[in-house]
Amino acid sequence: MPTLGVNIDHIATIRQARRTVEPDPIAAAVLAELAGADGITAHLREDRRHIQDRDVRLLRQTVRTHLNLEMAATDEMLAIALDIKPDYVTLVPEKREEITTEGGLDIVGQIVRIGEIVDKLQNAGIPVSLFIDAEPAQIEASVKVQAKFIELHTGKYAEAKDETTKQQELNLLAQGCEQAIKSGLRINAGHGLTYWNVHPVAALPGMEELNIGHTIISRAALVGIERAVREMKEAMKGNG
Ligand SMILES: CC(=O)[C@@H](O)[C@H](O)COP(=O)(O)O
Ligand SMILES: NCC(=O)COP(=O)(O)O
Repeated sequence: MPTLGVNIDHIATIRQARRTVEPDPIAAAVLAELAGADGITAHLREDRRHIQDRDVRLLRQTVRTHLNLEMAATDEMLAIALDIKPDYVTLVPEKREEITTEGGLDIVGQIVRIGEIVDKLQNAGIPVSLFIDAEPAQIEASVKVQAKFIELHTGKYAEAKDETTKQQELNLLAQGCEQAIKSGLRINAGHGLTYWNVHPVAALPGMEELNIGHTIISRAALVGIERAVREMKEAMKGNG
């Protein structure tokens, strides 16, 4: 069974709605860990729409499980990651106008640039995960740049409008896992996973960690983050 990385971005979304100090993502991370989160994920976006630099610095000092910093492949974010030294970095695509991440990072089309960033981070002792679609060429390129992990983008699976499409997307994820395992890549997954669709992804071969945020924070708004995290751990086991 994979571990659970709780993405606390949208605790910060609520705070930033008033540009105030609450709710504090740091407090949310502590409570999530006490409830069984195996890791904390935070996405420091170039536009700082939710997580702030202050949050990432304090998370580094307070997270007791492991800290996954999601970031774009930019010089600014590279400098921040090298300074803060998260337990691992996940390189994700970013567009200012997007509501949320819209797809996987294109490794194939920028393999030199991504390779440079992966080298700098991993030479500093920070393992890198690449947030990619489960496409053979992207997986192959992830091997070429010597990333330690890939994180399979589960958005198309999560947004499937019918069971046939959902199963097709799950099959593509499973094929991606098989290719990654043969290539020596470690495997995470995330984006759009919910209490109702998470178990089949958790059951994929070689799956190490699921990074889940929006659905957990949405439930936390109603029942509290400790219960929301505990219930996600159960949902991952199929006890939804
Ligand atoms: C890469 C991914 O799917 C998420 O981890 C990312 O954080 C989504 O961006 P928002 O958190 O801004 O929705
Ligand atoms: N990388 C996926 C993540 O951290 C959380 O994505 P979501 O569950 O908020 O869609």
